[in-house]
Amino acid sequence: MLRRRNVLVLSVTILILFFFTTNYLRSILPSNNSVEYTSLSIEGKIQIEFKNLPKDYKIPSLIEHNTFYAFLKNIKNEKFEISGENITNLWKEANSWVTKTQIFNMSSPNIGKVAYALKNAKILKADLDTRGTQLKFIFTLDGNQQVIFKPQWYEKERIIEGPVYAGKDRYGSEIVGFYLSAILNKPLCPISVERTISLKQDVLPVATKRLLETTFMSKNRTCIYGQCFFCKKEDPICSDKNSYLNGAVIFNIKGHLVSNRSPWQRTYKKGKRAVWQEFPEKYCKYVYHHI
Ligand SMILES: Nc1ncnc2c1ncn2[C@@H]1O[C@H](COP(=O)(O)OP(=O)(O)OP(=O)(O)O)[C@@H](O)[C@H]1O
Ligand SMILES: [Mn+2]
Repeated sequence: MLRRRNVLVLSVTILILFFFTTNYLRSILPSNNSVEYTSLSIEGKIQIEFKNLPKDYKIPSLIEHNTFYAFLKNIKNEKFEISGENITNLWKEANSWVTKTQIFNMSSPNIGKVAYALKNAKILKADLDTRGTQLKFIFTLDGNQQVIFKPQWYEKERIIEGPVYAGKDRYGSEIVGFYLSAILNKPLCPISVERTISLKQDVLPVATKRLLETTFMSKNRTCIYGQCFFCKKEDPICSDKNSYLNGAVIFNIKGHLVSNRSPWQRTYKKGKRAVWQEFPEKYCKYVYHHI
C-alpha cells in the first residue's frame, strides 16, 4: 500500500517538474522561426530587437524616476487664494519655466497651484483663438495669463470611426499629452486641465465683439461657431441647458513658436501613402543622415 503511494507521489512530482522545465526552456530559448521573423512588420521587428539589446541600452523605467514622483506629489490640486500678488507671482514663475528644452518645471512645488489656477481663476476676457484649423478660444485669466480653451465635442466614451484624423479635436488629448510628457520625463506639452465653464456667467459678459458675433441661442443652449478653417455656422459648439461647457484649459506659451514638421507625418489624402510608408527602411536612414 505504502509503496504504491510512493510511486504515485514520485510520478506526480516528475510530471510537475517536467511541465515546469519545458515551460521554462520554451520561454528562454530563442524561437528559431526565421520565416515568422521576416514576415513581421517593422514595429514587430523593433519589439523583438528590444529584447536583444545589450544591457548598456537598458535604462530603468522612467516612471520610477525621482523627478516623476516629485511631480506626482506636486501636481495634486493645491487650493490657494487666487488674488492680487499671489496670482501675478505664480504666473510669473510659470512663465519663467519655459525654455528651449522644457515648458514646465516637473520639480516645482508650485505646479499644483498653477493647475489649480488654470481650473479656477476668473476669466477676465474671452476671445476667439484663430490659430490652427479648429475652433478654440483664448481667455485672459485673473493675473493676466492667457490660456487656450478647447471645447469638448464628444462624450468621452465615443469612438470615432474612419481615418486617424477623423472627427474634431479630442480635448482630453491635451491633458493626456501633458501627463504623458511628464511620465516620459520630457516636459514639452503645456500644462492642461479639465474645466467646466458657464458661457452665460463666465464668458459672454467678458467676450469680445467677434466672439459675440458668432454666438447664438438654439433650443435653450448657448452656441458658438467661432472663426477658423473648419468653423461653420451649421456646426457650432453648444453648452448644455444650464449654459455649461466642458473642455481643456491649456497654458498659453508666450513668444514665437516655430513649426517643425515631423518626418513621419501622415498624409491627409485617402489612399495616398507618405514616403516613410513607401520605403520604411531607406527613409529611416535618409532622415538620420539628412534631417
Ligand atoms: N499652448 C500653446 N501655447 C502657445 N501657442 C500654442 C499653444 N497651443 C497651440 N499654439 C499655437 O497654435 C497653433 C495651433 O494649435 P493646435 O495645433 O492646437 O490647433 P489645431 O486647431 O488643432 O490646428 P492644426 O489643425 O493645425 O493642428 C500651433 O501651431 C501653435 O503655434
Ligand atoms: Mn491640432
